[in-house]
Amino acid sequence: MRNIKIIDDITKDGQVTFGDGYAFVDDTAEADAILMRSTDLHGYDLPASIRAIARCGAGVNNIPIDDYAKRGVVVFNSPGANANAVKEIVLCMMVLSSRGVVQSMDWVRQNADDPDILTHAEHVKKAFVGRELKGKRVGVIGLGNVGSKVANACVYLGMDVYGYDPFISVEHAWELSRDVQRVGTLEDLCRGCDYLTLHVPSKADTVGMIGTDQLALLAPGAVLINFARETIVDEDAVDAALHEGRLSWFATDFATPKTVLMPNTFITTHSGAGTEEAEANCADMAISELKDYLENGNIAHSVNYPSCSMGKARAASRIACLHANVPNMIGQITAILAKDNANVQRMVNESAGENAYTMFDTDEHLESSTIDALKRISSMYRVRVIK
Ligand SMILES: NC(=O)C1=CN([C@@H]2O[C@H](COP(=O)(O)OP(=O)(O)OC[C@H]3O[C@@H](n4cnc5c(N)ncnc54)[C@H](O)[C@@H]3O)[C@@H](O)[C@H]2O)C=CC1
Ligand SMILES: O=C(O)C(=O)COP(=O)(O)O
Repeated sequence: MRNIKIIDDITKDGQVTFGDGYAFVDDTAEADAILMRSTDLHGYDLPASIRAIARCGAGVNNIPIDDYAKRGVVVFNSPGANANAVKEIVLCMMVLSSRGVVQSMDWVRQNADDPDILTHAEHVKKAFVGRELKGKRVGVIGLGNVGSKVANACVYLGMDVYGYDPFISVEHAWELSRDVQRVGTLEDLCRGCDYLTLHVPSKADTVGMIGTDQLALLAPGAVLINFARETIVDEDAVDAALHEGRLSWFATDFATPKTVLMPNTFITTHSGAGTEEAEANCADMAISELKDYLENGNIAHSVNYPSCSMGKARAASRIACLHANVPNMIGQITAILAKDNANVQRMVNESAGENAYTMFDTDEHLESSTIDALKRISSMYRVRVIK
């Protein structure tokens, strides 16, 4: 039996199914793996029993992934599984900030007891006249799963679309409409934008990337949309731009002590991924990643270890070694196996940044002294006997 600790509400109805051979536990120290969403694990006392964590969602700034890698804990996310949900709410924010929808609905509610409301509505409606998205310039920062979908949707809406992503993947470049114009600098992207929408992860080079200088380049009365992370924008700069009218609206998914006090804001409760479909997609992807890792040692969509697959564990034994990406690890591993006279059927070694993963099948079970010797290799973080 493998034990799973669930942190956060994974789905609205609480349904999470791993199938036979799995149990849910309350005590993390009894768990083999964690399934989670946005809880901040920095400072969390992670028990040694945990071998893997799957984040249902994209952003992993709430998880100390480098530290966990060095403890032999593989962290997964579910790339793209909630991207459509975010795309749709971003488009919604573009419309809300352009058409006086909310203000007009507020007026109707406030005048609900007016028997002549139909006539009076005709008189006030000019106060809610807005502008169309068609023909307006939009800048999209980050052209990954969410950003590429937002950019393409904006093309279909007839907008003049510009994108900035120095690290765009080949896959997302292929997905991008040819009408999305790619620019090489953040400044060129911001210049003259009527709408600016952010879709980058929170990391060292993106924290505070939208500040006074970038906002000054936008078209007068531009709209800023932040459904990425609160850290990406300099909140004081946004506040000043709203007060001075340089920004007409700020739509954000992050209710911080500062954003809630700003004028002309649409603020949601970190609800970008809040659809039944996105929750189900993320849970399905995260659960299958965890199961394949726990049962077979295979890694897909990890954010701190390389992808690696040897299919189902069918040989007598399968061993996985999580270690630093340094020279002579394979040499040391095979030397220890040779001492045990173990016959390796198949072996795979993959690396990603500072971390590497070596997995092999053998014809017979290894002696426990052999496993202990593998664990004693310097720079070895964890050795798993999967079978
Ligand atoms: N509000 C919400 O509920 C949600 C928020 N998010 C946030 O949006 C972010 C993006 O999500 P996805 O598109 O799914 O991630 P992704 O990983 O598919 O795309 C991120 C893109 O940002 C690009 N990028 C990285 N550093 C950059 C930089 N300095 N300048 C420009 N581009 C840069 C990457 O090359 C990549 O193409 C997540 O990391 C998360 O923080 C994602 C999903 C839901
Ligand atoms: O996927 C992401 O990065 C998100 O921000 C979604 O967060 P959530 O899973 O809704 O808490």
